[in-house]
Amino acid sequence: MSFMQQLHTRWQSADSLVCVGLDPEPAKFPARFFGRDDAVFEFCRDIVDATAEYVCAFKPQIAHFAALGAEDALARLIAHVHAQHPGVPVILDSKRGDIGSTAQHYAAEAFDRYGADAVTANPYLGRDSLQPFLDRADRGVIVLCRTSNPGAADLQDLLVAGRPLYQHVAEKIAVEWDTHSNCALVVGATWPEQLREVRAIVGAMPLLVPGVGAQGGDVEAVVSNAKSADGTGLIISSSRAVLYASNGDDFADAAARAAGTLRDEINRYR
Ligand SMILES: O=C(O)c1cc(=O)[nH]c(=O)n1[C@@H]1O[C@H](COP(=O)(O)O)[C@@H](O)[C@H]1O
Repeated sequence: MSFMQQLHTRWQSADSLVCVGLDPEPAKFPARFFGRDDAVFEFCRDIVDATAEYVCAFKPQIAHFAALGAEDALARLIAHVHAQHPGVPVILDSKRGDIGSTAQHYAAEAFDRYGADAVTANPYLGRDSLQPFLDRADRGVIVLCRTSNPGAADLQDLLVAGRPLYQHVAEKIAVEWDTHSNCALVVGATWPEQLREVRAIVGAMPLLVPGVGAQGGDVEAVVSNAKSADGTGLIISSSRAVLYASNGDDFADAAARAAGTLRDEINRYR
């Protein structure tokens, strides 16, 4: 099943728009993981198993693994999700983008090496830089549009032909680049007005929305401004607020409660 089919099926079957981001930081792990060779995999696996029933997707962030030399843990974690929680798509957050000949290798990294169902990508180098991702019709390509961070406005809001650049990105992807209907866009939860504007441009296209939880995005504003006509259309992602809800022995239960509470809050406004 393609990423888009999996996502739509999972939105319905789990009745959830929540994505749990997997951003391991060993210093924040519960004491029981200290000194364990496989701590990164074991911690993330326990979080995945505890929260899977509440999510429409998982999103491991590649730098959090690569900086630790834990690429092998990332590969095993994605395989674990596929084996133990079939139907839950994995979005590899790697924000890639390079000239086409190099981008081919980034696409192979995400989809063949790691087996991700979707990947985040940076559109700044233009269409040919994303073509190797776009060509994989069964995988998702989630393109940065209006990011959640404070500096998002520096470039993404620059006016081009009278409209902010991020709106051009939204329109380009929706109208020209999404020939296989496998694209989605990243818009931060910290920008509810921009979410509304992007939704108006892209119709039912899924939006990956990081920035609730630790970054303070407002769930009600996100959902009411950016849900699609059928009350779905969103992959609302939270990492630290779920992963590190407790650093005691109850960390997995606390993560499950945080994910379940976020799901319920989102569903109140759909
Ligand atoms: O592509 C992303 O996932 C992303 C885009 C964006 O605009 N803002 C953003 O925070 N992210 C990622 O989403 C995660 C947010 O983590 P928390 O703030 O802990 O929920 C991090 O892994 C970021 O790299």
